[in-house]
Amino acid sequence: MTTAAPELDDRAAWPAAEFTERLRAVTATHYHDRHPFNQRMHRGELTTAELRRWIAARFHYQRHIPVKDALILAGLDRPEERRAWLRRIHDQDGTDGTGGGIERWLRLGEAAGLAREELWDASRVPPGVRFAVEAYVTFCRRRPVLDAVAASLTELSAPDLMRTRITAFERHYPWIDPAGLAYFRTRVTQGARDAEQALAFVLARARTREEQQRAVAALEFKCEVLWALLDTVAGSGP
Ligand SMILES: O=C(O)c1cc(C(=O)O)c2c(n1)C(=O)C(=O)c1cc(C(=O)O)[nH]c1-2
Repeated sequence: MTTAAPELDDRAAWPAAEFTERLRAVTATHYHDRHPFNQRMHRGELTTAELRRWIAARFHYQRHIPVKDALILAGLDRPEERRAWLRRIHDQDGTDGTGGGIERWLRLGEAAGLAREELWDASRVPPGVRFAVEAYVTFCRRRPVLDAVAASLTELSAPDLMRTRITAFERHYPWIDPAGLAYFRTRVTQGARDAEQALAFVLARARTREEQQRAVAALEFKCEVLWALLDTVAGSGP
C-alpha cells in the first residue's frame, strides 16, 4: 500500500526546470517593464519633469543596491561566494572612484539637467520611493540569504528592459546626451551575468519545496518594490 505517497510528492521539491520556470513566470507577469509609467516612458510620452523625477527616484534605488549587497555578503560563508558577490559592489562603486555604476547614474542625471548634489541630497525623492527602497534593504537585512538573493532575480528581465530603454531614450528624448546612457549599456551584460549567478545560487540553495516557495515569494515581493516605486513616481507631480 502506498497511500501516503501522493501527499509526500506534493511536498517534494520541484525539479530544477520547473522551479526555474516558476521564478521566470513571476518576472514575466509582474516586472516593472509592464508598469503604465514605464510604458509611457518607452512610448516617448514623459515630460521633462517626469523623466527627471524618475531619474532622481531611480538614483535613490541605485545608491542602496551596494548597501543591500553588503548585507547579502555578510550572510555568505564561503570565500568563492563572497568573491562572486563582492564584484557587484565593485560594479556599482568602482574600485578607484571613477568607473562605477553609481558614477554613471550621476552622469545620466547631469545629462538630464540634474546636479549631482540634487541626487545625493535626495530632495527630489518622494516619500513613497524612500519607503519602497527601505523595504528592499530591510528585507535583505532580516531575511535568510536565500530570500535576499532570490529577490535580486528581477534581473532575469532587466537586460531586455535595458535594450528597449536605450532605444526609447535615443529616439524620444534626444535632449538627453546619449553619452548619459552609459549606465544602461553596461547593465545589459552585467545584469545578465548577475541574474545567471543568482539563479545558480538559488537553485543550489533552495533544496526543499518550502525553500523554493520562499524564493518565489521573495521575487514577488521585489517586483512589488519596483512597482510601488513607479506608482509613487507616476503620482508625485505634474
Ligand atoms: O533599471 C532598471 O530597471 C533596473 C532594475 C533592477 C531590478 O530589476 O531590480 C536593477 C537595476 N536596474 C540595476 O541597475 C541594478 O544594478 C540592479 C541590482 C539589482 C538587485 O536587486 O540586486 N536590481 C537591479
